Formats: sequence, C-alpha cells, structure tokens
Amino acid sequence: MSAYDERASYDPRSMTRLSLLVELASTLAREIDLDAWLASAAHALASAMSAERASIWLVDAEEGDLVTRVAVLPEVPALRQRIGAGVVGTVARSAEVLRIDDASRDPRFDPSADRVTGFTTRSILAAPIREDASAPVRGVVQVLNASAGSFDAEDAAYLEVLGRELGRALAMTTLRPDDASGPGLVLRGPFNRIVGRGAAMEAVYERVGLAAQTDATVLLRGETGTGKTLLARAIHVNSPRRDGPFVTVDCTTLPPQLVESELFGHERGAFTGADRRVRGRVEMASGGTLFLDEIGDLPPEIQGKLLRFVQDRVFERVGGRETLRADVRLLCATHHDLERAVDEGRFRRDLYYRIRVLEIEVPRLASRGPDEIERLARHFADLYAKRHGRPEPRFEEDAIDVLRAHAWPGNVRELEHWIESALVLAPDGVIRRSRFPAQRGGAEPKREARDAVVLAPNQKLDDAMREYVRATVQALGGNRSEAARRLGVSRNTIARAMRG
Ligand SMILES: Nc1ncnc2c1ncn2[C@@H]1O[C@H](COP(=O)(O)OP(=O)(O)OP(=O)(O)O)[C@@H](O)[C@H]1O
Repeated sequence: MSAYDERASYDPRSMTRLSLLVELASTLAREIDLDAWLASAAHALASAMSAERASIWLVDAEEGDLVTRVAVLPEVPALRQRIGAGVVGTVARSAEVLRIDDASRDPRFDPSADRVTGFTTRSILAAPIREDASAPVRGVVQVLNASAGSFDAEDAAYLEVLGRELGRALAMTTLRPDDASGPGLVLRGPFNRIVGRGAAMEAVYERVGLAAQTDATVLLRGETGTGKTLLARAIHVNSPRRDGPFVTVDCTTLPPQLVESELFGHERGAFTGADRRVRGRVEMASGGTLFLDEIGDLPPEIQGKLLRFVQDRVFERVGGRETLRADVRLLCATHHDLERAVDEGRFRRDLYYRIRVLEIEVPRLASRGPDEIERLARHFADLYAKRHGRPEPRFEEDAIDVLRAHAWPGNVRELEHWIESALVLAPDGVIRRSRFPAQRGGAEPKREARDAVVLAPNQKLDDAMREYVRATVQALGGNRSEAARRLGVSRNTIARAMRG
C-alpha cells in the first residue's frame, strides 16, 4: 500500500476512499455477521463518497430479485427490487455502472422506494457487485444524493472498483461443506464457518441445536476468543427468527451513561445533544435476536431495566413516558465468573437467574485437543491464503507441532491471528514456526487485541489500489497529472501503478 499513499494526505477525500478499501479487506475475514459487516461498509461508503445514503443490494437467487441487506433507513424493513426493473435492477442485469443526475427525469428510477422510506432521491450512482467481468453479478452497491449535486466520472470509477472488492469479499464467504459439522445441527446460511468435530464441541453443538428450536434466553459462557459470538449467530440463523435481524450490543465498549440509550433508545431532548428520536437496539432487534455480549460488564444501574425487559419484554426510551414492547429473543455471553459477581453484589441475582435459562459452556481451545487445533489452523490457512492472494498454503512440519502444543490463552482468536500473520509474511504460502509470535504463554490477552489489524503487505489490496488508480486515469481521459493531483499521490506512483 505504501506506494500509493506517499502524498495522500494532500487530499482527504482520496485518503478516506483508500482507507475504505483497506478497511473492507481487513475486516471481512474475521466478520461472520455479514449484515453487520455490510452495514459498516455502507456507512463508511456514504461518507467516503460524500453521499447522503449508501445501500447494498444482494441478488436473491431463489426469488429472482434484489434485496437490501443494509437497511437504507433503520425504520424500514428490507426493500426488494426485481432484476431488470428500477435503477439497481437495471445495473444487476447490465452489469454496468449507472449514473443519474436527476432521478425525477429518468424513467429507470422507480420512486416506490422513496415512498416507503420518505427519502427524496436526486442523484444516483450504482455499480455491480462482482469479483471480475466473468463472474455472476452478486448484487449492486448504490449511493444517493451527492453533496456536490451530482456524481462525477471519478466517483463512478471508484464505485466500480469498490463493487469488485465487495464481490471478492462475498465470494469468499461461501460455506464449504466440510466446515459445517456437529451431529444433529445443520448450520444454515453461508456465514457460519464453524469448524470443529471433537467430542468437546459435540455437547456444545447439541445445545446450540436445541436452543435454536426455542425462544429461550441463552447464556454462552467461555473464555475470550472461544467462539461465543459465532455460536450466538449460529443459534439465530438456525432459529425460526432467522429472517429477522441479529443485533449485537457489546456491553464493554459502551460508556455506562450511553448503555441505556443504546439499548432502549431515547426521545428528542432526552439529554444535551439528543436532537432527534433514536431507536435503541432492542427495537432494532424486533422480530429477531438481540445478542448482549459481555453481559457481566453491564452497569448496575441498567441491570434493573434489563431485568424488566427480560421478564416482560417492555421498556421505555430514555426521556420517554410511553411503555413500549418488543418481540425479541435474547442471547447473552460472558467470560466473567458471574456467580462471584452476584456474591459480591456487582450483578443482580434475579437477572442472573433470568438469563441462564439455557447455559452453553464453550470449552477453551487447548482442551479440545491437538487434532482440533490442527483442523482449525488448516481452516484459517485456507481462508487467509485466499484473502491475501497467497498460493495453496502448506505448513512446515515443526510449525504444526508448535501449534498443537501451544496453550492458546487467547483461544481460537489467537490461533486465527497467528495463521493470518504467518501467511501475510509468506508470499510462497509456507507457514513457518519462525513467523509465529514470540511465545509467552500464560496470561489471558487483553480484549482489545481482538481488533488488531495485521499491517503487512497485502497483495489483494495493492491490486485494488492499482485498479483504482487506473480507473481514475481512465475516467480522466488518460490525464495522469490530473489523476495524480486528484488522488493526492505523485506522478511516479501513478506510473508505477499503470506498469504494475
Ligand atoms: N469453531 C470455530 N470455527 C471457525 N472459526 C472460529 C471458531 N471459533 C471461533 N472462531 C473464530 O475465532 C474468532 C473469535 O471468535 P468469537 O468472536 O466468536 O469469540 P468470543 O468467544 O465471542 O470472544 P469474546 O469473548 O472476546 O467476544 C472469530 O474470528 C471467529 O470467527
């Protein structure tokens, strides 16, 4: 990436755009919640494109239409559009970028979505989502209302590249039959890449399968990085609520004063800065599942309000008088010793009993045995070799020995990071023990480590940057100096990208 960003600070717009490509590439491999990933991609995209809205539509092959996976507006359920009709339908069929400056005058624009959302579409830019020109169109990415009035050719070139990156990312999230395992549990959906068939996990799968059949509140327990979030998602996608939303709240990352409003929403004027009514996660999860991660960290003042919700499914928005109801299934996770927290008065006993209707204890990685560790290592090796454009991965023999013997205090997440870094450092795809981090063993790693991005040369990303530079030059009629100025990079950088 370095070749492209040497003078990038000159132009904040291209910086944002480049960093969005980086972000897409580095976050997807770890994200199993496709909707959450697409939502953050759309959000970042709207801001990078200086647009009012961004939406991502995916082809629903069964229905023969396109469906929004990212709610355009939180209040509105998924929108659908027939392939061939409307702007996104046209793009899905033609597989070509479409730019419209004034929607009201364009016959391809279908105003029915605006009627549902209450939004007024003016300018539109839409690009197909597919990894390359020979691949099938997987969806359409669309941005609406350029702050400059209309989108330009450079915007179009960028969105086209981004559509390809999204296509690559989606192509990688396809389930391989080998990954879904566990007796009695058929994992639905392509986004639950759960690996493991050892005896230790069998009990877990059995409970996950049973939990999925009911609406019972579940408490997933286990050390950090053992896969609690992944399993919560599996319960949701295997449950009758699978077509409803799966909404996560991480109780550790929120400052206590915001937790209540995050969970239950707030009314306009509820506190300084609350200039409009905001729905909480509970409302967003209506009809689906709410996953409360690290419930042990929930501030005491909110525990009572949560208890009321758990018991009666009723709540009030912050600053609101109206009592509201939400049809939500609750899943909770914790790595804390909740019994101790109850004894020490940090966690309400009544809430504790309410949330542990069904408990699932997720075992530490080391206790699942060396074969399971190796299986996971090989799974991550395949995954990240594809992601980073490495050849078919191979393990040096003693690298496998080290992995099988390590204590894995950070569990599956730690193993995943080891394999990813080793592969990034191995253009030949050979995973060597010398590339593993110095092994300290012992203490549980800090939770923050989960978001660490491995910064290293990333071939795919370089390709994407190169395509972006080329597309920009092309959009500017071959004018390299102008492209260099717009992208905030040197002419040499442009020349290198055109050669590379
Ligand atoms: N059995 C598995 N198969 C494939 N990937 C797994 C498995 N278990 C965990 N992972 C991966 O390991 C990482 C950590 O898993 P996850 O986030 O679900 O752990 P967690 O227990 O929720 O951690 P924390 O308590 O820190 O939130 C994720 O990238 C997840 O996809």
